[in-house]
Amino acid sequence: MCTGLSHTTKDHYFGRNLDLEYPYNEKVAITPRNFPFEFRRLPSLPTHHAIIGMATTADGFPLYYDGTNDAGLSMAGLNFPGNADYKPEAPGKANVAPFEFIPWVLGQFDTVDQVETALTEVNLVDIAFSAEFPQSPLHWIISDRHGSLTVESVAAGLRVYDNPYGVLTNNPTFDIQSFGLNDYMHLSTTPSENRFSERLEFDTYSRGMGAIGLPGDLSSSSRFAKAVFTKMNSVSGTSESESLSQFFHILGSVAQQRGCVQVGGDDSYEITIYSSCCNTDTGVYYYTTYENSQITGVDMHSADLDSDTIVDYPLVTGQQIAMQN
Ligand SMILES: C[C@H](CCC(=O)NCCS(=O)(=O)O)[C@H]1CC[C@H]2[C@@H]3CC[C@@H]4C[C@H](O)CC[C@]4(C)[C@H]3C[C@H](O)[C@]12C
Repeated sequence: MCTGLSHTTKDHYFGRNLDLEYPYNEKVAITPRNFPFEFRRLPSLPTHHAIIGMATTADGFPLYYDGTNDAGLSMAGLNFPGNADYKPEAPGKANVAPFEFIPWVLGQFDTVDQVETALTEVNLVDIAFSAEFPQSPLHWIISDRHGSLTVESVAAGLRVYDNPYGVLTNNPTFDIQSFGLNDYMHLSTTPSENRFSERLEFDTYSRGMGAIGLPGDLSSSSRFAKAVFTKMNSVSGTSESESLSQFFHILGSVAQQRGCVQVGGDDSYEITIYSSCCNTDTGVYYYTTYENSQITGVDMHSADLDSDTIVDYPLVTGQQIAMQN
């Protein structure tokens, strides 16, 4: 499970939690403008926007999990098991393989509006990257500072939703996730009041009681409600430090601690492998990992963005403890 997030203070920020029981050898990868993107069923892109994000590079191709381009457009893929349904090749359509989707979108477009128009021609074609990297059931959040989209290729076809929350988790489909929020409309950040019965007296014995009922478990629909509530009510200063702190705190509200979500065998647990936050205005990609709470940053503009060679940075994964004495 994962959570994707778009948030604006003064600058715009985009990132995600990647929740999984094992890492995929992901690195922060910068794809410069002249790295030739070859696609399976589409014309290649010899030049394109530069991209920074988290990726596994395989056979020279950056398999992005999430990324941001030099125009400030961002996109992340999140698990969507049982619902993702990729299609046979469709003549006359832009047949994009799922693993190509992030490079294809971030390579070409500047804004969510442009992507929305282009998506009317897209067919997510069922072509896997390789035997080693088989098809992943994903859906996507695409964001700029003005808004977000959710894209889902399901049995009925390609569904594109406006995403007014700037939040995406996993199953069920986005329309159902959105509908589920109706159940929480009574939640409040203000102290609770007695609407239960005028004939009874209650004690507001704790702060925060206005949001009792906000789910705290780690299922994807619960993380969706929790992350939307936290983000929509988020108050942040506009400096880089305050914005980053707030962003990581929102992601922290739905992070997974080892031991709480058992998967497969007895000692396999889902954890938040990394949390990321890219300042889409400056092109700096920040991240923390499960065992490294210190924020590490990679600046896209420190790389030669006109080159043709991907640069990647292995994650700094151990705790960086600042001893004070
Ligand atoms: C597993 C992750 C989602 C985390 C998650 O939600 N875990 C809960 C599992 S559970 O649902 O709760 O049981 C997703 C998110 C992005 C994905 C990569 C995208 C690029 C590439 C696409 C290729 O086609 C296959 C390999 C590839 C490297 C992908 C591997 C994997 O699929 C990644 C890491």
